[in-house]
Amino acid sequence: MKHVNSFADYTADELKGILLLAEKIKQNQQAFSHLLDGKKLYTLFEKTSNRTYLSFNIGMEELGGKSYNQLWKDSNFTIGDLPSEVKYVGRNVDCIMGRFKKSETTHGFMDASIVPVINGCDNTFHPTQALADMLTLYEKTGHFDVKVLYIGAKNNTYNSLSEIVTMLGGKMYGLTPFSQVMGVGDEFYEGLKATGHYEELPDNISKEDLKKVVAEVDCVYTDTWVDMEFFTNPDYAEKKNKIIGMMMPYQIDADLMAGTDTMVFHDMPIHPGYEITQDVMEQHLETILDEAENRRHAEKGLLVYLITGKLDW
Ligand SMILES: NC(=O)NCCC[C@H](N)C(=O)O
Repeated sequence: MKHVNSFADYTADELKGILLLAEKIKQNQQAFSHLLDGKKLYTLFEKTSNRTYLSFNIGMEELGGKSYNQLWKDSNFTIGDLPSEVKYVGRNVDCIMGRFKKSETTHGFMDASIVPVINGCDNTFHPTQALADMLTLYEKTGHFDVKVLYIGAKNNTYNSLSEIVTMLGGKMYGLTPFSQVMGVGDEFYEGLKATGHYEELPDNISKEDLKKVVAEVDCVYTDTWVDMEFFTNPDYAEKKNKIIGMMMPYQIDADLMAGTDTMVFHDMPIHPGYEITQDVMEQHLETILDEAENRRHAEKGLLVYLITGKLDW
């Protein structure tokens, strides 16, 4: 039984296998519409969601399975012993997808669960977003060893994307002047650097040098500068304004992208006028929506693998 948190628990061949299976299911939806008949997925949210909620619930239905969704605030996880509650869930379903605020909760689920647990985005990793990003890059370039330049906050999305790009033999460039509080330390980034497939760009990189990297990569990627659990929190307002002030020079704008055919990716929700300008967002929206739709397709490949234990369907 496997959980899904850091891709370090997987091999590159396993990740490619999941993505190729996802692509096969996407191209032959009808042929796979009963593969998970009788199987059940529990989805649990401590944070807000659009894509994670829809993609997992509809994806499970499209495979013939059923899903049961609950909000953390309506659950009894807050008032009881976590391990025994998690074990109880496993008596009912074949897989759990949880979106929790802190990696400690994700680990609490993974340590106790008798069925696979998928991290649906905590403060450290966002593996299913990275699988969808890689599926989209594979569809658009025809290969897995892609080059990505991420400009934005160092966060959950960045960590998982960096893991998958480096593991599949591509090149990850990061320009991340601000770092969210996370459950990984310097050793995580040292490990990425040691692969030879990961490079952090200096905050004071010149526009000219940055544009050279933009022209070299397959895609420029950005994400919100402020994670969802803080976005509308009044106690965080002052910090949020500070982060915006610090990050504004790193906005993805038309000047940065000028003269290239480099794609722009965003995991959504988008905040035009902050991490990306309105015009660049509009110009690349179809690609971004392909990426968002691929959450469902990538997760279908993953669910089949986790629940059946097989990739060669
Ligand atoms: N598509 C998504 O699932 N988006 C997640 C947003 C990630 C962002 N770093 C956040 O934690 O709010």
